[in-house]
Amino acid sequence: MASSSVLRERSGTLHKLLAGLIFHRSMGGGPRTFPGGLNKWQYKRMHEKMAMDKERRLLGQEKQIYQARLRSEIRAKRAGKSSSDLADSGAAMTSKAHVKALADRFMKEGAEDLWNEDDGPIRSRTRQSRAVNSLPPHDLRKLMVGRKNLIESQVGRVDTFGQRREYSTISKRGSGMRSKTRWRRISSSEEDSESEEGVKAFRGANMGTRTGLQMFPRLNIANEGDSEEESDMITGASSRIRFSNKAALRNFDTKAPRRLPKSMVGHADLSNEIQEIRNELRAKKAVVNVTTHGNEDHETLITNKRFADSGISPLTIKALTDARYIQMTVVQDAALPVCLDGKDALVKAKTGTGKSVAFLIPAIETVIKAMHGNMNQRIPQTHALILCPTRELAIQVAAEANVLLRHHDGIGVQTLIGGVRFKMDQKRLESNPCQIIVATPGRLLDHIENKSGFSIRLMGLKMLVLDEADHLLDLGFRKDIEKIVDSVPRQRQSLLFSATIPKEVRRVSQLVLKRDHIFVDTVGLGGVETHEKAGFTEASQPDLASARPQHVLQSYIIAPHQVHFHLVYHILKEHLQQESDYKVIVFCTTAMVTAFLYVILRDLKMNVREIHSRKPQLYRTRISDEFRESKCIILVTSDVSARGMDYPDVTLVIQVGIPPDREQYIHRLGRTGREGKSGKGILVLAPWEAYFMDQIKDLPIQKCHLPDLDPVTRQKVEDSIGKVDSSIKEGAYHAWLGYYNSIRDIGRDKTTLAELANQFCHSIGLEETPALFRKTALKMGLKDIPGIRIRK
Ligand SMILES: Nc1ncnc2c1ncn2[C@@H]1O[C@H](COP(=O)(O)OP(=O)(O)OP(=O)(O)O)[C@@H](O)[C@H]1O
Repeated sequence: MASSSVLRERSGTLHKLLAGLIFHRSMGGGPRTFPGGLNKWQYKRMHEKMAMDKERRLLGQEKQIYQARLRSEIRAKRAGKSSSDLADSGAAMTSKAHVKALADRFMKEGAEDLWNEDDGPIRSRTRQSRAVNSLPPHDLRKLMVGRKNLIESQVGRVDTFGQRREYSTISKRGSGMRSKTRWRRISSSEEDSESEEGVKAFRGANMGTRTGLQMFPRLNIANEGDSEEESDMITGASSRIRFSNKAALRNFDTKAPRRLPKSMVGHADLSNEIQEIRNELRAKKAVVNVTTHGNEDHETLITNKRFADSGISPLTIKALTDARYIQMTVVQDAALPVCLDGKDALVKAKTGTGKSVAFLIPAIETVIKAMHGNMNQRIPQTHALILCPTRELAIQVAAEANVLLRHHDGIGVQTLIGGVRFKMDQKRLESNPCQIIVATPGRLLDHIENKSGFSIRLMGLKMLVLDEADHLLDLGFRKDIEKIVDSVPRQRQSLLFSATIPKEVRRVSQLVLKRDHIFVDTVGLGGVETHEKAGFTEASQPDLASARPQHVLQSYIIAPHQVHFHLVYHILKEHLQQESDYKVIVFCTTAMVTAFLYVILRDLKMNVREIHSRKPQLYRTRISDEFRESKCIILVTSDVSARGMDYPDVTLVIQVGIPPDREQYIHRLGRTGREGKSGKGILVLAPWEAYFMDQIKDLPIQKCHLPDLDPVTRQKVEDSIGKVDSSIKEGAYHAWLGYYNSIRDIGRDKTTLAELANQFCHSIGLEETPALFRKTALKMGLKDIPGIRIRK
């Protein structure tokens, strides 16, 4: 009896396990571990590598056959046969057709930008336009022809290399973004630069690696000058003989006589040709996979395109009209056609230009479609999932979604964010079924891992959006994102949005996006990622906070730690005098430094609020709402408010200390100058932090002189510092040390860092350096460092 119940229990467990496994597979995630103890990503990468090896082998074989084909053609020509005779006489195809077939087979469109190590946001405009407008396209034949011509021009036999073709590319948006190609002749001299890159590419091409030929898009084979190229190709082939493997030539192999001395072959450098191919790739990338829209500024932020003409549902249009969104912003105009078309997209647009609406409209349209598809779902399904890096941002995005859903009865949106009781989330999910979830990654994962019914909800997911995508794909979040992606269906549309998309992020974006995704870039290669306008005339030095802003006026000031807080007070006082409706955000490096500055400014009788991670969520939400709605207010905050927060009419952003990176500087600054309005940004750095300016030197930021701090101001700030509780000061010191210790490119050894921390310590009014726990010091690598005290 007992044994049969045990058996039943065991078989029940087995069933559950199997069901779990089947369920997990149907969710698109597959098992969590794979043969050899690999995780999904390692397994995926292993397979990618195997596929690459296979492609490489195939390409090698094709090349050998191709060379054999060329040889047999040469033989046929010598024997007086034409290539058509050759084809008739049993050979499968001419060498020309073979090249075409090769190109078709190995040079498919779409994959190249994921593998191109040269992509990324920061490229000069001239370079891009040169790539698009003045460089010729290539085909595999030209590779051979060019090689042969180079050799021949050196031996003085044929003089055709000096002539090349140029093309111009016409981007046709809305029709699959294909390009048309036109040709004209130009001199080769334009194309002779950057041969080193070309050599690299050639290596890739010959080795068949991903950076080489196989990642090229389908190449254009023009008809013009075919006969000339054909004969070129034949001679060119002879110079390739040394690459061929005779064993693989089978019946085609006859020992071919050497046509050129070895020394001559050695000169046959293909780097120029390869460089041209690279440039063509870039040019194509700019029009095929990337839609670039020129720098928008104040005047051109709103386009002429109306939402009403974009084919979105009338109820959404009605809600948009209620919210006074009639015409699209640049990013909406650029991204909506792509997103509404169901394509995966990576979208880059400056801060405050309306990205949220650009992804919310497609999300809502997706939900409407999905709901039509299955009306009788027993378990409520979530069709759109939006991930945000911070809780405040998730709340804001959900609020914006509610605005757009105003007339859509039956479509709901919920937030799942940390700091709220888990049980509350569950209750809300049960009582208010929602098709759109806006979540922070940690809390969402909690639900996925700890609430079995939750994963079933996600089975109906059609769209995944990552707002502030570069931050979410950062190391800090990446593991969570990988797990979340594992838990949602593979058949989905994914959209990534951000104002900054560094090179590395572009590469890892394939964790989420399909390979053939579209990159919508409204900043443009080499464009400035912040809203422009240094705003000062060359002759005049900007006077802190007094210059009249034209859009976003950026300046920085170098001052010793000892006067940072005095300086902030001084800047605020000046700004308050100038702006009757001021609204200021002051960013500090850490939560505890934020708390410290808040106490000082409050003591100095300023209308100040604080938001940082040490505050309870309810408090944070209340302050965030208050700041959004108020005027004449100052918010002191850590990076929890740096990204995405849409506080209207912020007149000034002050950043005290170095931001974690260039991107964060841009996002923090982006809290002002939104919707094309004016604003100012001031970065306050200690002298040793000035190295950071190198990271943002391409932005329109100007150095500002250190203003005279009058003794009264100094004394007032000193007095306020004196009143701050020592526990806050100690916390600020620890946090400061932790923050700077974690910045990779700080370029300071630990002893120097400890010295700098001591300087900071004095600037906040601590006489003695607070001690660290031994364990903390060990973790931070600060044990036995002079200047670091360890708690006994
Ligand atoms: N078509 C439109 N017409 C008028 N106002 C708009 C339109 N689209 C968006 N806005 C407004 O523009 C402001 C900025 O929008 P949003 O917060 O989406 O910017 P963002 O690009 O996401 O900024 P960030 O990069 O900081 O996240 C919001 O106040 C929004 O209401």
